[in-house]
Amino acid sequence: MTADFVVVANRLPVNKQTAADGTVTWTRAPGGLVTALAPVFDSQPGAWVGWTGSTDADDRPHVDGIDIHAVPLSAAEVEDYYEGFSNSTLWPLYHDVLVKPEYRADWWDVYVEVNRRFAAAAAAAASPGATVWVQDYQLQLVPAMLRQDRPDLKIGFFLHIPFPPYELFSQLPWRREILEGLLGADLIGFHLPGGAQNFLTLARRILGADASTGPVGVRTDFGTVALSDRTVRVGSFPISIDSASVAAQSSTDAVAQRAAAIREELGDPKTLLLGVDRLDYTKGIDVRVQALQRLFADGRLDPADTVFVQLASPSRENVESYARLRDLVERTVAHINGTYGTAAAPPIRYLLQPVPRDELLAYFVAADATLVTPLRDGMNLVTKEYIACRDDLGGALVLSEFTGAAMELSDAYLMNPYDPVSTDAAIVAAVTDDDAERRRRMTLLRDQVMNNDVDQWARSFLQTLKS
Ligand SMILES: Nc1ncnc2c1ncn2[C@@H]1O[C@H](COP(=O)(O)OP(=O)(O)O)[C@@H](O)[C@H]1O
Ligand SMILES: O=P(O)(O)OC[C@H]1O[C@H](O[C@H]2O[C@H](CO)[C@@H](O)[C@H](O)[C@H]2O)[C@H](O)[C@@H](O)[C@@H]1O
Repeated sequence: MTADFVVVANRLPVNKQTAADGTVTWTRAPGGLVTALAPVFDSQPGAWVGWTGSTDADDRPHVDGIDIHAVPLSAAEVEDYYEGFSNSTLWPLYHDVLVKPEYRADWWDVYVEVNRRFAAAAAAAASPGATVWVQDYQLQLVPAMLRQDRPDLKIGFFLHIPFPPYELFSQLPWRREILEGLLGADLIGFHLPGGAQNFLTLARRILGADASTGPVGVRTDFGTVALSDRTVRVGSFPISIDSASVAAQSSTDAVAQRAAAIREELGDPKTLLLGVDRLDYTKGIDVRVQALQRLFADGRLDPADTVFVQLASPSRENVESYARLRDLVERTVAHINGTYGTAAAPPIRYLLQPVPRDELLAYFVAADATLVTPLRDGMNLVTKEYIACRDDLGGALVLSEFTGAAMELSDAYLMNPYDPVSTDAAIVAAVTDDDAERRRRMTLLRDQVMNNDVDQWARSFLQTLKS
């Protein structure tokens, strides 16, 4: 069976559970893209092409409502395509070269090979004239490969991470191939206008393409790249969350009770600070713990009545730069607790495990401030989840200027993670400003998040693609 709408993403929206007797069940993974696209899948037959996240060749994932097409990856391909070219070359290159990207021809070859496999699977899944939406940096060659095979398709591409300027992108030995791969799409979407502008400049300077030079707006004023046979549009579509549903899930009595219990378990501190991230060097977890160390040292925060909870979820653990970050964070946390804590009350609580959704929402409801301090981040959905959970207008958001979210959320306590003075000042203001100021800011942040949800993101991209 083929479908009129096909999503192609590195990961499938499925979770695998294996019972004690070995029985395997698959469930639809909540949140993210799958929630955004639920209305599209409900209104027409839809397929999703992606990787299960494991190297078990026997996996046959299936869930209700979406036709799942699993793309198998061997252990060697996971090393070279996922951990290698995707996450040790492209990820650091696109995030301001925060760690040095490795440029290896053997990884590139496997990236090309795996992209070809995804493109073939998408071509097999798509009905004549179907819309195919390719997601993210792991699959930048898929649009051109797919177009070559299936010129009848409408092809969209969305990049979830930042798109770097010429000065960084041009380091890439395969820069032409990546740009040409993306130009196989009819519409290329970025979170921010700046990413779209960078792409247009690169198409002009590296490919000599006829790319527009005017400004790109948010969901409007699209840029263009005129090719010999067609025109590719380039735009900005900032992603969001399912705001109403997160708000509803977080305002139950059960979540309120759990939020109160969390504060009690932590010793009823005057100030509860929160961080929620994949353990990634882009997220600035080290920035925020080092800020707390300074604030405890100079007495601007009292470690006796402040608790900072960092919920970190393990990520890309076989990549060396991630292991180094883990070591740095864990040493700094231990140092702070050893220096400023007591045996009964360490000021930092650090969990390296994903927490269940309801528990996460209870932490958001409980926190006096959430610290979002990335050195670079495409969007940062944690920010929007926290805001959606605060219909009490409590809480405060400390937000790095280097996140995509900062463009829309200028009423947060903005900070420059490279500047300790700015970082410390934002944290102190967020916890010491009076309630009226904190509520004023949260009201404005909520207006933005509740009125711009993920459905709008998906609809605006797909309508532009079809128009
Ligand atoms: N420790 C954790 N436990 C549960 N969920 C987490 C944890 N850390 C992050 N998440 C979830 O993962 C998602 C992260 O999205 P985002 O902030 O956009 O960054 P990224 O996609 O780069 O990880 C959010 O939905 C967030 O709630
Ligand atoms: O699949 P993983 O390697 O485990 O990584 C998880 C995802 O991380 C990245 O997320 C980005 O997309 C978010 C939504 O647009 C955005 O808010 C965030 O700033 C980005 O970092 C990655 O782009 C995804 O492909 C990964 O699946």
